[in-house]
Amino acid sequence: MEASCMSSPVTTDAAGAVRVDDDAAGLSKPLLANGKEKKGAVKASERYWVDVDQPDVASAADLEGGSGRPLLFRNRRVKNILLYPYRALTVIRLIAVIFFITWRIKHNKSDVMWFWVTSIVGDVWFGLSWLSYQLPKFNPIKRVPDLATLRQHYDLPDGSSHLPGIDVIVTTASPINEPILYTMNCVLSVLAADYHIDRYTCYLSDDSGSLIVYEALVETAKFAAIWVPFCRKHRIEPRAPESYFESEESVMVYRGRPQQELMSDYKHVRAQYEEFKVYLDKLPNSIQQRSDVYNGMETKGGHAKATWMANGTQWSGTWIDPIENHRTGHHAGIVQIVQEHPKHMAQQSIGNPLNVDDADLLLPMLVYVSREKSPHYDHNKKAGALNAQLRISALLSNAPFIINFDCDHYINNSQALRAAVCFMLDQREGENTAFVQFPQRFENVDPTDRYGNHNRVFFDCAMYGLNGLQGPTYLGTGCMFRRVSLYGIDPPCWRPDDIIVDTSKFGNSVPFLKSVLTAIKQERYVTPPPLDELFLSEMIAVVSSSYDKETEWGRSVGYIYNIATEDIVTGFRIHGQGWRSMYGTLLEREAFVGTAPINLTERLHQIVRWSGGSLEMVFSHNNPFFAGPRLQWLQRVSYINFTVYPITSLFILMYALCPVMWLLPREIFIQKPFATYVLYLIAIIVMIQTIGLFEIKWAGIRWLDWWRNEQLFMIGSTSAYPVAVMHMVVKLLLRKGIYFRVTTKQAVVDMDDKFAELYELRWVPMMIPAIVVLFSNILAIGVAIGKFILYIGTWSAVQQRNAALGLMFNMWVTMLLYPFAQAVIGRWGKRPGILYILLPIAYVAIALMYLCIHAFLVHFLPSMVI
Ligand SMILES: O=c1ccn([C@@H]2O[C@H](COP(=O)(O)OP(=O)(O)O[C@H]3O[C@H](CO)[C@@H](O)[C@H](O)[C@H]3O)[C@@H](O)[C@H]2O)c(=O)[nH]1
Ligand SMILES: [Mn+2]
Repeated sequence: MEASCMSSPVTTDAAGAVRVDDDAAGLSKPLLANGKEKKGAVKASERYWVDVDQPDVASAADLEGGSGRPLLFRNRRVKNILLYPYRALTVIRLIAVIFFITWRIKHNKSDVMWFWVTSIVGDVWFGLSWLSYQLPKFNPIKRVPDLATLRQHYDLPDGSSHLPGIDVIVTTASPINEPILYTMNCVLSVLAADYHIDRYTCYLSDDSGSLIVYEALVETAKFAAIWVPFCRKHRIEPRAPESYFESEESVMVYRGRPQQELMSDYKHVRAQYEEFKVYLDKLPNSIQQRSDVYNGMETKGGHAKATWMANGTQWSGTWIDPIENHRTGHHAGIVQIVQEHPKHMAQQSIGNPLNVDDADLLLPMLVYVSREKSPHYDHNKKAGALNAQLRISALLSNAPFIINFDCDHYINNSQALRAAVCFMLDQREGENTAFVQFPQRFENVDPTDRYGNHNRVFFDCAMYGLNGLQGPTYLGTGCMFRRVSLYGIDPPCWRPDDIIVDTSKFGNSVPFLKSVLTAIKQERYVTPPPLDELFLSEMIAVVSSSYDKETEWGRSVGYIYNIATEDIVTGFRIHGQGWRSMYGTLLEREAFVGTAPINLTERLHQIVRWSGGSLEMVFSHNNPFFAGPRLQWLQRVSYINFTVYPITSLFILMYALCPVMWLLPREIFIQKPFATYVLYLIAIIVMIQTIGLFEIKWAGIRWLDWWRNEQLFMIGSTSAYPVAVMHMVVKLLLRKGIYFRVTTKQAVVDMDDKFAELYELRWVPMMIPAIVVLFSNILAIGVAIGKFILYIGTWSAVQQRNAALGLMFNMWVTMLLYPFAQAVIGRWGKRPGILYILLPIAYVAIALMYLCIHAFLVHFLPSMVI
C-alpha cells in the first residue's frame, strides 16, 4: 500500500513543470501533485508503520445493494521492531524510577532537610506525571481515510451524491487583531472545497459585529465566483489564494489541461485577487467615507455618527464611532445570507472567463452571523459564538456534521471534508464516532521553530497514542463533529429509547427544538426553508444574548462555558458520554494549515491560557477523576495528565533555582551521597531521551522537534505554568476566571523579514521567574569557574567530581532555556550563534569578578581593618 501511494504518475517536462495525470493516479490520490516525492520512495513518516489487517471485507460485498456501510479508512500501527523495544523501555524506566525514589527515601541524608522532603515529593510527582504521559502512548494508531471507496459509494454517476450535509463554521472576533485577509482566505478555501455544493454551508461568525467583516465577506463571495471555478478546473492546491499564489510552484503543477491554459487563467485570476486585496485594504476608508456622506445628509441636530451599509441603511452592528447599541460588546444580532443555497438560486449570470462548465460556477450557501451582544450578559467567548452558530445552522441547514475553523486556519487539502466524512460513515466505529480531529499544522513558523510552535510531539505522538484508545482530544479547530454528540445525546450503543428534548435544556425556540428531533431521527441533509420574515426573526432570536441563559447550553449541550480551553473540555465531556473520536491522517497533503504566534510574549499568553484552562478543569465538574465509567481508563489517565501538568512546573522551578547554591561559600548537598544521586538522575534523564528517540522514529518527526518541546516545557515551567497555577489559586479564592485573550495574529508587515516578529519581545511580569533562573544559572556557572581557578589545588577528588556533576546540571538548565535567552537579546538574536560568544564572555567576566571580590574580602579587607 505504501508503495502504491508513492508511485504517482507524475511526469516532469523540459521546463521542470510537473504534470499530473489524474486518471492514471486514480481518484483516490488526486493530490499527488507536489512532484517532489521520489518515485517508489516511502515517506519518512510512514517508514515504521504497517497496515493493520482490515476486517473481512466479504461483508462489504452486499454493500453494492445499498445496505450496510463500507470500510472507509484503514488502520496502521507501529512496526514491532520499534514498538516492542519502545514499550520495554517504558517498563525499564518505570522500574528505574521506583528504584531511585526508594533509594532516596532510604538514604534520607541531606544538608537541608526541608529541601530534601520537598524534592522527594517533587520526584514522586515527576514519576507519576511522566507515567500518565507515557502510558497512553503504548499503542499508537494511525488512521488513513479511503477517499476512493467513499467516491465509489457516495458519488453517483449522474453527478449527484449521497454525501451527508456539513455545516462549516469560521469564527472571527476582530477585524484588527485577526486580519480579514486571513479570515477571507479561510472562507475561500471552504467555498472551494471538493464537496457537493448543495451538501454544505459556510457560516462566518463575526464576534466583532463589524461592517468591515460583512462587506469583506460580500466581496469574497464575488471573488469566489472566479476563484472556485479556477480551483475546480485546474484542481489546484491549496485553495486559499494567499498561500497558493505565494508558492512559487503554483503554475508549475498542472493537471490534465495544457499548461498554457493554466498560465493564462492563472494570470487572470491572480490579477483579480490583487484587486480583491486592494478592495479589502480600502474597506475601512470607503465605509468611513460613505458614512460621512450619509451622516452629512442627516443634519437634524448633533446625532451620533452612524455607520452605513452600501444599500443606504444603518448597520445594526458596531459603528466606527461607537455608541450605545452599536459598540463592541453591545449590539444587535445580525444574520445575512450572503450567498443563497444553490437550490434557490437562478443560474448565475456572471461572465465565464475561465471557460468552465456552468455547473462549476455554482457555490455553496454562505451566511454571515453576528450574535447579539449586551453588557448584561456573559458571552462566553468562542464557545458562546460556536453555540450560536450551532443553533443558526440547525434552523437553516441542520447538517448532521459540523466542522469549525479558527479564522487563521484554512483547508489545505480540498479533500479534507470528504476525509473527515470517511470516519463518520465507516462500518466499524462510524456511528459511535463523535468527532474527527486532524493535526494542526502551521505555515508561518520560523525554520528552526524557536518557540516550539509546530508542537509535533503533541500532534504526532500524543494524539496517535490516544487514537489507539478512545480517540484524540478536540483541539479547537479543524475538527468535524456529529451534531447530536454536541447536543449531549448518548452514542447509539448507550442511547436510551426516550430522549428528552425540552426548553429547559435547549432553550425556547420551537423550530430549534424540532430541528433537534430531526437531527436525532435522521442524519440526512435538509434544504434550507424559504427565508420569510418569521423565519428571519426566529434566527435572530436564537442568537440573542439571553437565549442560552438558564439552559443546559455550555454545560451538557454544545461547547462548554466558563473555562479558558473550551476545546479540551468539550471533547472530554463527549468522551465521558462514551463516544469515541478519530484522528485523521492524510498522507499526501495536510488537511488544514494555520498560523501560530511566533512572538514569545504572544506564545506565552497562549500557554497560560491553555495550562490555566487545564487546571480549571480539575476544579470543575469536568474533573477526569470523577468522569463516569464510559471513559476508558487509559483515556482517563491521559486526561488527568492533560489537566494537572502545570503543577509540575512548581517543582521544576525549585530545581532550576538550585544552581544558586554555587553562590554560597559552603558546599550544600540536597542528597547524600551526591554522586550516586546525580548518576541516578543522569540514568533517568538518558532513558527518557532514549524513549524520545523511539518516538521521533515512529512519529516521523525531527530530533529538533523533540528538543524544542523539551525547551518550551522548561520555558513554560519558569513562566507561564506557575502563572496559571497562581491564577487558579486566585480563582478558587475570588471566583474569577482566566481572561481569554484572543491571540494576536500577525500580519506580515516587514516584507524583507518574514520572521521579524520573532525578535520583538514585550516584557510581561510572567517572564520574571524565567529571567531569575536564567541569570542565576549564568552567574552560578561563572562563579563555579572562579572557584575552580581558586581551589584547583585544594579540592579533593570527590569535591572535584561533585563540582563537575553540579556544573553539568547548570549547563543542562541553560541549554533548556536557550530560546528564552535568545528572546532576551532581542534583535541581536538575528545574528546566528551570537549567544555562543556572549555566554562564554559572561562566564569569564563573572569568574573574574568573583576572583576580585574574593581577593578583596580575603586579602585587602583584613589588612585594611588592621
Ligand atoms: O470571543 C471570542 C474569542 C475568540 N473567538 C475565536 O476563537 C478562535 C480562537 O482564538 P485564538 O485566539 O486564535 O486561539 P489560539 O490561541 O490560536 O487557540 C487555540 O486554543 C484555543 C483555546 O484552547 C482554541 O479555542 C483554538 O481553537 C486553538 O487554536 C478565533 O477564530 C477567534 O476569532 C471568537 O469567535 N470569539
Ligand atoms: Mn489561533
